[in-house]
Amino acid sequence: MTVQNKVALVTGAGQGIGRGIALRLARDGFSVAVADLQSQKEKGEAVVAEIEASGGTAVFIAADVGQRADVVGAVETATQQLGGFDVIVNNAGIAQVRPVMEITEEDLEQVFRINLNSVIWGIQAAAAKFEELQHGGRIISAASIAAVKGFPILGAYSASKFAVRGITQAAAQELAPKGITVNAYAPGIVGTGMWDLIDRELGKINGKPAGQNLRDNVEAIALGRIETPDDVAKVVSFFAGADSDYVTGQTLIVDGGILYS
Ligand SMILES: NC(=O)C1=CN([C@@H]2O[C@H](COP(=O)(O)OP(=O)(O)OC[C@H]3O[C@@H](n4cnc5c(N)ncnc54)[C@H](O)[C@@H]3O)[C@@H](O)[C@H]2O)C=CC1
Ligand SMILES: CC(=O)C(C)=O
Repeated sequence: MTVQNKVALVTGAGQGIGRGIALRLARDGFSVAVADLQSQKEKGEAVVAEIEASGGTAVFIAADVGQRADVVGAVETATQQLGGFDVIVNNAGIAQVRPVMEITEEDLEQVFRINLNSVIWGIQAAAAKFEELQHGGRIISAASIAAVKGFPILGAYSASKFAVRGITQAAAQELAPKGITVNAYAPGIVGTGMWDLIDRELGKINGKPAGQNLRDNVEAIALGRIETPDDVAKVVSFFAGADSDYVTGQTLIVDGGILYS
């Protein structure tokens, strides 16, 4: 599929899954706003350079997705700099490795602000922009297999991802009359910085050596290999493109065969 004159904004696109999505949407023909924290500027600009080297168009936008004003500002900047606005991918997120009995108020505030509130700000900012531009659009957000089954030691993280599924279903129904679809992707075990952190932090709790927690999880994957950002990006490409015109409110599991819906 190749699109023309369309703009997509991807949050958390300086590395990992977000980077994979930004590169894939650029290959699909989108002009891409690569959004990430100011501290990730160098990595974000490297993604922009990679897209430009392949003949695409991209800009880096610094934004903390936990701040509503930053998300609204990022959508506005993307529209001004890239000449339109068609797709938002609310991808940025953080892991939190903590037994339920040890979760603090600060932990909960942080994981929900970055994993859930950010998605709501993204939905609001994108839908308002689509309405201003007088066309529909696509809203796509990061869930997880932890949005379908609660994972031990990832309790608050799982709860925040279950909430992403909930808001996706609600927003899909509210925004359908405006020609906006709202969907989510639920990756499994993806080899990114996030899983490096989870492996390390789980190891501190269960004493397993470095890499063992990751290997244990990989054994549960039917397709027998760890997931790549590109595996996830293919699903996001589907949600961003014309072939998913009649799909909304869904959370699509892309995990190589861990959970079965
Ligand atoms: N890695 C995995 O196995 C899985 C990841 N996911 C989800 O996929 C998404 C991407 O994860 P990964 O690429 O693996 O993580 P990652 O840790 O490699 O990358 C996350 C990116 O988000 C950015 N980010 C974090 N907080 C931010 C904030 N407040 N504002 C703006 N950007 C921020 C980081 O700077 C980073 O570039 C997350 O929502 C994650 O929960 C879901 C299922 C599995
Ligand atoms: C990071 C994440 O979502 C899982 C399930 O590993």
